[in-house]
Amino acid sequence: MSLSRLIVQNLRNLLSVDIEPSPDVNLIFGKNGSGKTSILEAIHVLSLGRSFRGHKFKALINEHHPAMTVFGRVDDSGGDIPIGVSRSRSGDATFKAHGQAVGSLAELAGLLPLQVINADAFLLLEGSPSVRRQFLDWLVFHVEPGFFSTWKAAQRCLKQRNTILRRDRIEGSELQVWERELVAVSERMASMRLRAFEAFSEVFHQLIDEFVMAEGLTLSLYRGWEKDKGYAEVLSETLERDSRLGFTGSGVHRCDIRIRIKGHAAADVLSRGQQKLLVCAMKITQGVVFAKLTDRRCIYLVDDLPAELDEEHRQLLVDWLHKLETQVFITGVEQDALLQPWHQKPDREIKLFHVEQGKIVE
Ligand SMILES: Nc1ncnc2c1ncn2[C@@H]1O[C@H](COP(=O)(O)OP(=O)(O)OP(=O)(O)O)[C@@H](O)[C@H]1O
Repeated sequence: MSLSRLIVQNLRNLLSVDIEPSPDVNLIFGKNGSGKTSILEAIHVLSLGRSFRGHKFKALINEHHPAMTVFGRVDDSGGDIPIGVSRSRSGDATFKAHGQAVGSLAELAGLLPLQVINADAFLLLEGSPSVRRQFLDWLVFHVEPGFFSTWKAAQRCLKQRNTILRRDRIEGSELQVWERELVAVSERMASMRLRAFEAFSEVFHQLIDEFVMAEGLTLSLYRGWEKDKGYAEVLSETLERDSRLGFTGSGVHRCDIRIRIKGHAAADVLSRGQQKLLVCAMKITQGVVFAKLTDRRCIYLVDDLPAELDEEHRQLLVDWLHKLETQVFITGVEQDALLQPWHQKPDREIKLFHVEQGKIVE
């Protein structure tokens, strides 16, 4: 799967961009502030309706224009799929695929699966559990067809339970109805997450054997409640505390991946560079597992590759990306530094794009 055409209008400083990316490797270089990251953001908008730099889409719209548009063509085994997103300052949004409005953003995400590697990547280790939960759910969403609807059902049940908990008098029968449904969807969601996590762990441990620093590294999945208890039991045990606090303290909304090295949180032990490398390994693993389980490839957006990685590890990351045989978009300031790790890979079609003040030239 690859993006064969990208047209961007009025996104940040990109007023009018029209490129035909390589299905393999796309290297984007230019000075600071020229618009390199904005190109990656445009691809992200096409997949998820928003940027990876925060949720405020208005900041994405060029300051002199009322709306922005991104259009792309995706080459997949199912054929050539046109997709488009436009958003206006007044809040109007249009998401289209195959020439028709899409029912939900999940549909777009399914058409254009993406992984982003950028300066925020280390948040996967240092950030809150929600960052790791989203990371895992990306894989679960793409490999477990019923996950999205189960996730939505769990959100709805949790919201209902919390509303009941906040009432002065709790109606037992109403609570029971919602709890029964909550338990069913939560157990289903936890099994889906566990299956994806196990597939992830297996590949991850093979991949990180290439690092010295991985000695003693363990990954474990916390599903959101105690290991040896059913969720129904946990809900009944915590009812009093939950009703005092007015929300459900345990459940799938508390799921986390615990990443530890010899018993310590990885973020407390590893250097910044090592953290970035570990996160790169996790992101590459996602692509490997995704390919293995779906027979499709996801696209990689790598913003400013050289930052914080030494030459040897930059090469390692490029080798992994190369082995994945996936489409990649990589930005950097220096053309030579971007090209250098790809010199040994003559079998890949490399396209080089120069960005200057929002204009892009192949
Ligand atoms: N809404 C907007 N309207 C117009 N221009 C904007 C808007 N938002 C950001 N910009 C400008 O667009 C440019 C986009 O920068 P971008 O982050 O894509 O650059 P970059 O080439 O990735 O830079 P760096 O190498 O510093 O990361 C910047 O010059 C920024 O000031």
